[in-house]
Formats: sequence, structure tokens, C-alpha cells
Amino acid sequence: MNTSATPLVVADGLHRAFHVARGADPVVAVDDVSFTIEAGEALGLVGESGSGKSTIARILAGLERADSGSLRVAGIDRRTVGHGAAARLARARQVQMVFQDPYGSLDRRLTVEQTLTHAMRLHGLAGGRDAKGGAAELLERVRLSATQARLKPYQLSGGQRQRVAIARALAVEPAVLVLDEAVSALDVSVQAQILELLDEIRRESRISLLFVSHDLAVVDEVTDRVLVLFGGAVVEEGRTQDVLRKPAHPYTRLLIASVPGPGWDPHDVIARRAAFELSRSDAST
Ligand SMILES: Nc1ncnc2c1ncn2[C@@H]1O[C@H](COP(=O)(O)OP(=O)(O)OP(=O)(O)O)[C@@H](O)[C@H]1O
Repeated sequence: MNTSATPLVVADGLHRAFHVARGADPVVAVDDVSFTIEAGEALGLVGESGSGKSTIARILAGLERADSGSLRVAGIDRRTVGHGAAARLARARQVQMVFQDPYGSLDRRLTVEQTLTHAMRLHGLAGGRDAKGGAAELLERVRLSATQARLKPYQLSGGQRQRVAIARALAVEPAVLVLDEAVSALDVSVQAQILELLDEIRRESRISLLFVSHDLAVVDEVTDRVLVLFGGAVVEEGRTQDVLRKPAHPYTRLLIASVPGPGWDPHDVIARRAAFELSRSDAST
């Protein structure tokens, strides 16, 4: 647990651009983004497709580098950990990531139990019988049975696979769990079960969450604070309940108005989008 006054995660001025074609302007995916996450806190990232959510998540998880800016987790500058396999392992110990499609990220040849024991051994956390005992504990935590432990990914449902992905992430006892659209592909009732599980894990272990989702209702349910991203930059941030109920920025209002519900009018969304685009072009001239 982080007991110092400094937040567990401190990101300052992160910037990332992608050079996609020779002679073309680079695509700025992340533009001067700063945020903090306290131990045990859940921070949400929202914004439309292409706003930079996944790139920020991947930078925090160490799967992508920032061109500039700094990122510290538990006081350690992520860039000073170095390169190569050992450095990757050290980064993964601190921050684990769960993706939308666990099928793609789980090794299809391994059973659930092997997936977990493999992760623990890789990080030198348990050997032999200890690893099996550790796997049993993890399975209990994510509510998977001993029978399911012997199955391979293709023999599990989407929700069960996501539980395995979460258990594998927890196997290395990370300080931060990054969830990139981790419940987006699940049906609503399975989604609710996974969200409850995440909440339980957070309360028990004080793990911090970076929760990326396009689903504002889910973000409202899971997170304490939220960053609203537009074009790679943060346009609004604050306590989730404040931002989603009393949005200050026109783009946040547009995002909220875009969610279908009773009385929802797509023409209203189109009109708001047009007004928002107009206000941006006015501001830049
Ligand atoms: N590896 C890459 N190469 C080139 N461009 C990239 C790469 N990764 C991301 N981008 C670009 O960076 C921008 C931000 O992408 P990112 O995936 O972070 O957005 P997002 O908000 O997560 O979108 P979505 O909700 O659709 O996943 C987009 O314009 C995207 O095309």
C-alpha cells in the first residue's frame, strides 16, 4: 500500500505521435496528458474512438513508449527501468493490463491453472506446489471452479475467459491494473458480475485501476475520477459523478448526449456535434 503523500501513479505531460506515412503529418495520439492515480483509486478514461485512450493505457502498461513526458509508478520512473526482457518483466510486475479480447491474450495451449502458475513462475513468485496453491487461491478470488482450472481458453465462456485474464493479471501482484474495454464485449449481466468482482478486488487489495471504456454508465459504476479525452488531450477531469452529471465542457456534454436512452434523439446529437465542431474552428481562427 502506498502510504506516502505522493500518488501511486504520476503521469506528467505525456506525448505520443505516430508517423504513419512518409511526408504526412504525424498523428498525435496523446497530447500533453497529465494525471495521477492514488493507491486503491479507479481512474476512468473516456472519449470517442481515436481520442487516445488505448495509447495512454498502453503507455502506462509499458507496451508503448511516450515520446516525452514522465511517468512514475510507486516513485519509480518507468523509463529508468531499462530495456530488454528483465526490464519488461519489472514493468509488468508493477502494472498489468486486461484487454477487451482475453481470447487473443491468453495462450490457447495452456489450461487455466497452467496460465496462472506460468505467470507466477515467470515473475519468480512461486515454484512447484506453491504455484498450484497460488493458482487455487486466485481461482477462488475470481470465482472459477477447480473443474474450470483444467480447461483451455476455447472451452470457456467470454466472461470466464475474462476472469482468467484478471486472475493472471493479479497473479503477479501488480500495484495497478489497466483495463482497456475489458467488459465491452460481454453481455450486460456478465458485465455486472465482472464489475462486482473488480470492485471486490479493489476493496480487498487496494489495487489501483485505470479503466478505459466508451461506456459511460460502466465508467460511472466503476471509477472515482475520470479524464475526458478529445484528440489526445484532456478536455475535462474531475470526480466521475460530477463530470457525468454536471459536465462543464461542451465535448463532455456531446459524449453524454450521444448515449441512447429514453427520449434520445439522434438529430440532437448531430446538431450538438456540428455546434461543437463550429466552436472549435472558431476558436482556432
Ligand atoms: N500503432 C499505431 N500506429 C499509428 N497510429 C496509431 C497507432 N496506435 C494508435 N494510433 C492512432 O492514435 C490515435 C489514438 O488511438 P487510440 O487507439 O489510443 O484511441 P482510442 O481512444 O483508444 O480509440 P478506440 O476507442 O477506437 O480504441 C488514433 O488516431 C489512432 O489511429
